[in-house]
Amino acid sequence: MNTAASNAISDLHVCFYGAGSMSEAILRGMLQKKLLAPQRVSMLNRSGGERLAELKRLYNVTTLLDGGSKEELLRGADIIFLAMKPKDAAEALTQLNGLLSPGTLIISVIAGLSIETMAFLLGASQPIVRCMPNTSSTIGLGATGISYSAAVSQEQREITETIFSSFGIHAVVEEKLQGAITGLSGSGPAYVYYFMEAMIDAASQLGIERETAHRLILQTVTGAAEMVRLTGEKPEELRRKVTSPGGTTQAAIEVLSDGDWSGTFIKAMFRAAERADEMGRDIERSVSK
Ligand SMILES: NC(=O)C1=CN([C@@H]2O[C@H](COP(=O)(O)OP(=O)(O)OC[C@H]3O[C@@H](n4cnc5c(N)ncnc54)[C@H](OP(=O)(O)O)[C@@H]3O)[C@@H](O)[C@H]2O)C=CC1
Ligand SMILES: O=C(O)[C@@H]1CCC=N1
Repeated sequence: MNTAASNAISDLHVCFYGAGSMSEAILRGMLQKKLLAPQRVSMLNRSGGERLAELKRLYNVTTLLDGGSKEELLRGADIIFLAMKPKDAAEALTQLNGLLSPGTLIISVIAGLSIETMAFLLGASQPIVRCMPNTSSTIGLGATGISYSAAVSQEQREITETIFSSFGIHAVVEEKLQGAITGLSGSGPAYVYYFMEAMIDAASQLGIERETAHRLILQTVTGAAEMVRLTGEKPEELRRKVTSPGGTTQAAIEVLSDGDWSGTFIKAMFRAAERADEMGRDIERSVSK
């Protein structure tokens, strides 16, 4: 933990512009690591109501329900997390016009949205961070790709990385790789769930109760990931150790290989990366109309 950055964060005001699952995951990490007091956090959404009441009850943060206006909450923030769906981003960013100080740090988690488009909508000199976290941030096991605009100061970089370290690991990458990061670790948890769903279906068809299959597969996936982490061995080495010549694993992997599982998987990740860039271009088009 970077102590100077942690101390600096505790004096800041942070506003979550968008109060959905990603904002909540980030907020929870920051509060659990005591990076700042809940009174220094505000959260706003579009529809107000029940969701904001829930966040207030769970985390004691300030919301629109406390009486302040959206503009006041945004204007008072040193850091604004942009965390709405890509389709809502252009309108939300436009509403920030005139509310920001030159040093207000914008941290976006919006898939596809480029720093250039954000700078265009906000005014070019704003310090902007483009990030791609994932939902495992909710339990402190997130993996985030981070890219900075030129206006982000060294202190703001340290603050950003301290925040993302509070709920997982991060890698600083060139912005052109953010689409690939989205296809890798942003969407990645869903690939693992999809794979687990298929294993549960197969186990059920083999006669194992779904509940039992669920327990065994969960432990298998957790155990396999922990083996990679704790032994430091490469996945291919660990796979080789499971695969006895002429045995069951080899038989199964031959079926996967005949179905070009690896090629299909590579295509899927390329498609996710391409889709992130397409989503960014859709936002750009909506801005230039
Ligand atoms: N889910 C994931 O796995 C990941 C998502 N992301 C990115 O995170 C972003 C948010 O995703 P997620 O948290 O899942 O989305 P959610 O749908 O859970 O939350 C979106 C939030 O944005 C609010 N919102 C929308 N428009 C406005 C507006 N104009 N002003 C204020 N608030 C607004 C919504 O309010 P209301 O409900 O009232 O409309 C809602 O609170 C997306 O851009 C996504 O690409 C990044 C990494 C992983
Ligand atoms: O599916 C999506 O578009 C978002 C980005 C990464 C994970 N969820």
